[in-house]
Amino acid sequence: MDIETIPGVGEKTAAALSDLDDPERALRDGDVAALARAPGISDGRAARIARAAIRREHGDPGGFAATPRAQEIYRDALDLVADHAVTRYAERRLETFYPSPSRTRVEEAREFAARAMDREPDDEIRGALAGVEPLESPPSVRVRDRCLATTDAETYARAQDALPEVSVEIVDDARGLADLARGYATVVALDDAFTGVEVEGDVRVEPDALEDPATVVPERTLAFFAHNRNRLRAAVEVHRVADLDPPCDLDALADALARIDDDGNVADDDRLERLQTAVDDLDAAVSTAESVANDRLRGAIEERDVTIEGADLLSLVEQGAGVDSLLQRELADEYAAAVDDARDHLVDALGLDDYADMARRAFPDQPTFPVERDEEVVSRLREELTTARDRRATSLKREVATDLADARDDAERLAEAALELDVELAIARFTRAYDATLPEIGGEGVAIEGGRSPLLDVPYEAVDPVDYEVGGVALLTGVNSGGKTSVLDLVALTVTLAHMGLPVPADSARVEHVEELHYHAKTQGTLDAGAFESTLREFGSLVEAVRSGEGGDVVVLVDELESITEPGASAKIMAGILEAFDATDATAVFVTHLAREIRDAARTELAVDGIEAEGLVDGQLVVDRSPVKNVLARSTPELIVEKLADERDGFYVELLEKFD
Ligand SMILES: Nc1ncnc2c1ncn2[C@@H]1O[C@H](COP(=O)(O)OP(=O)(O)OP(=O)(O)O)[C@@H](O)[C@H]1O
Repeated sequence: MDIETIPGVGEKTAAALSDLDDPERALRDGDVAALARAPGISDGRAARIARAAIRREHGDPGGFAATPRAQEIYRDALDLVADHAVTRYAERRLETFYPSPSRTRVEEAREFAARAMDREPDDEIRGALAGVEPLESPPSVRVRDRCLATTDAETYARAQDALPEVSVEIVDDARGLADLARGYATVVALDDAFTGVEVEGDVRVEPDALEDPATVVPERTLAFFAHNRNRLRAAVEVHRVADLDPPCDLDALADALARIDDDGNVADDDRLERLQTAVDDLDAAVSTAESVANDRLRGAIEERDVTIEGADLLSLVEQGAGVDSLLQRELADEYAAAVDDARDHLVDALGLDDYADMARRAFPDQPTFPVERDEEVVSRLREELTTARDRRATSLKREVATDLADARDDAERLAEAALELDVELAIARFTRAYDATLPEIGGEGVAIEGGRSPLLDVPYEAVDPVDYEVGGVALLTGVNSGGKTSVLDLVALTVTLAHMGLPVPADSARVEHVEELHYHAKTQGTLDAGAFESTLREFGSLVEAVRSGEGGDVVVLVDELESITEPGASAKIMAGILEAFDATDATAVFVTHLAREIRDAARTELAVDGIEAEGLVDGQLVVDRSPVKNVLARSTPELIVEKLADERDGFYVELLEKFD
């Protein structure tokens, strides 16, 4: 897919998208989360780009929601579904569902929705989904205990490219290699020429190392899994509880994940733990061993009477020897025992049999008081323990990384499948929350049975189901607050959801495939001359487009257009617009309180539907919310006059006659 050919994607955005691992896939799958990872691309922009890619694929010119109110209804529809998503990914992904004039797009979305509606949402899956997020690339790692070595400048450059995590060094010969081996736990020589060369330390000759970076730097593989550990564990859990068909062995992946910690270290190895503790505690253990020996020696000295012959004393004084050498001579056995104590303590504290000999050498045979470590031996011991720890860590990392090396793609697919499940479950939950059904697409106009608008300002349980069918042009009349606007909202929501390929909140529905929805909300009060003119122009253009067939089939919903100007003029204007629509295939519903006047002004017979008030009970209207065909419903004033006329003869009866 040529990214730049997507409408709205310019050179800059295309460059940002090409930074992604696989922008084509992200665009093809509508993966909004992946697109939003491109530099400078916000979530909202990512959703627009994904929609644009879908539109291009279906040759969809866009523009379905043709008015601000129609766009509001689309946002509302989207929110109704997205409210049921658990993950942010699903919320964003749902934004790729939009009302489309393209039949193939609607069909594609309907297939997805039909599958989704069959899903059984349950709380356990919901809980597991809470931890799933799209996988991320980890921050780059730096490995300091290993280096690569070569004599060749070209290999040097290739190595730097292939393995930026480690240092690459140029060496002249085996001596250079030996120097490096003193500074690094492991040296990987890249030149064949070094094969068979004997060098002290962990020096490996691996001319193919650059082809298989994971063996040299298992940290690269592990960093990915460590960084995404919790997301992957959640994705594994989702697969288990939802019984999804996994792309890999879940137990093996879970086991491998359990072996690494958040930093990508292998966490479950006893030997590594001991080596680590030994390195960490070495200084403290040596100090304690010294104290043990000195306490013992001090006690022994305190308890002893030292007798010295005069000749000996003289000779010692003549040699300039201090009292300590006298003690050494006299307390040789106690010294030996104290040093033994120190050695035993250190060996015990380190808990590593293979380092016992060296640990013992940390306290020299030569008696001194106080007993002191041999600093040189201790620092060699520290070095050896550190190297052994690093080697052990690396070999374990290599082991786990080998298990995980080929699992990255599967891991990505695992997370994606869990996230996609959330998209489907959001649709499934929306379906259940509103008893929604997938509408039939086709026929003329719109037919809704048992429609309940979730956009109403009453709790959903209190919404009265509405039946309404309209094909062609109709006026919708009724008492104040009877539910006329709510019927328009319900029709608009049904048409919008149907063209998003999603289920609608109704027992059943049929929606004609149309290219545009024009929904004009009621204006607040009379418009000034300028605004009136521009509204008229808007309707003029719409009428002309519908007449010429340019805009394709449309649904037009208009709420009390009469409020734009004085009643006499608006009745004539509405009559003219409706006459024009009547001669086309457009479906149009105009809510009005001027149905009589419009009918009188129109040259064609206009259908009138009415929301009837069944009467007034305690000053409250009792209303059947479903519009009735061919009924010009009585208005609220008419109802009140009728009530007064019922109560007494005379003026009110005369007044009532005016309504006939
Ligand atoms: N189907 C329904 N179920 C329950 N309540 C409803 C339903 N339809 C409308 N209502 C209630 O009636 C109120 C008025 O509805 P709506 O605004 O649609 O009436 P209207 O006929 O357009 O009024 P007006 O003529 O004053 O513009 C709504 O705010 C809602 O509380």
